[in-house]
Amino acid sequence: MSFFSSATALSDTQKNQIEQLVADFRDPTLQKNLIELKALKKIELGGSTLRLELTLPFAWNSGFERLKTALEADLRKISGANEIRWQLNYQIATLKRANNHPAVNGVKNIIAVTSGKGGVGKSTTAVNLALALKAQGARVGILDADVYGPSIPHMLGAADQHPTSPDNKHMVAIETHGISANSIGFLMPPDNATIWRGPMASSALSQLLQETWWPDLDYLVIDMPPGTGDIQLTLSQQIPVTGAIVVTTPQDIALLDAVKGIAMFEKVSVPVLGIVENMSVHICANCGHHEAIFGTGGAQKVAEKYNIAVLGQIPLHIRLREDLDHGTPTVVAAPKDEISQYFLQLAENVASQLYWQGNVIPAEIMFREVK
Ligand SMILES: Nc1ncnc2c1ncn2[C@@H]1O[C@H](COP(=O)(O)OP(=O)(O)OP(=O)(O)O)[C@@H](O)[C@H]1O
Repeated sequence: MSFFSSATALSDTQKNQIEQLVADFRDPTLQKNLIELKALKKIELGGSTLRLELTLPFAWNSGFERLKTALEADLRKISGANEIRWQLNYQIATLKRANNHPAVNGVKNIIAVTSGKGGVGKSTTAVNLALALKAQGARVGILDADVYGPSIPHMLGAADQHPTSPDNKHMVAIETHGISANSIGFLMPPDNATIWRGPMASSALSQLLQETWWPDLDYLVIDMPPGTGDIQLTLSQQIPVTGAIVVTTPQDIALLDAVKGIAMFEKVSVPVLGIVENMSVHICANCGHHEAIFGTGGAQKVAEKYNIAVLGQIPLHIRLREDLDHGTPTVVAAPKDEISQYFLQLAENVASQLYWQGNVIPAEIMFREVK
């Protein structure tokens, strides 16, 4: 029996065939098929146009493109339509937060981007991930919690901006490249932040998170301070995180620090979504040659040992640094570039893993149409 409510010119057999076709679509982001996920909401034939409408609980624009490509020819054959019109809506799920913390106003899910040590490309990953999640169809914010080196304002080309405070209590997030951002770096000169010590830094960060007027966000990416010391531990306990990501490089020493990071999150009951291996291969800007200058397979081994996923592998490429220095991250500056594809893939893995690993909080579901 079909669950479609509206009358169409399709026969039951055609509808069942289409439903089966959609059910048979396989994708790495789908742990249940689209019918089991109740994603297919409408199917209608009007004249020679077949309309299909889907609603997904996580950001899925790339998967949607793969679906269209895979099914179009068969859909035409089954329905006899000349044209297929697709619509994707999002009803992005709010997932259970670590330690049952209350939500931050307006924010559905918080993704903490962390690293066991400094300089592995955590901020680079956080900024490009946030922009890639937006490109995947979500409403996204980024909070720069790296008090010791707040680099996000510069990376987003917004270093001269300052949040306003209409009520003298809250700050309005800065809007840049289509995402909302806040950072200690917007509030004080960069040198001042480095003198902050543990308790002062963590209370300032909690304040920054809670007292920012975030617009409605599906995902807030937090660029955490590097390391596994007291401040990181306190923050991980205080922040209502949905899931943490550990950024590492393939080198042994960075991997050892990544293991410490994973252990820290386990200790404070914050779910680790997986590892991102940055600088996994060097791509030569002149000839495009790929070279694994820091070795291979390390992140995979750590991931297997701790039973977590490798969410993405980001190449070392001069363009990534140059675009950040110019304030237009590569995902925005060159969305079709090979480098951006790595981040888009990372974003779809993060969004889907977050959903499949989490527990939906039903009361917080809100409906929104995006296409
Ligand atoms: N994959 C990459 N390709 C090219 N440059 C990179 C890559 N990853 C990081 N970088 C560059 O390396 C430098 C350090 O990166 P980033 O600031 O992201 O590190 P971090 O881990 O956040 O550092 P910290 O934790 O100490 O703040 C930056 O100049 C950045 O542009």
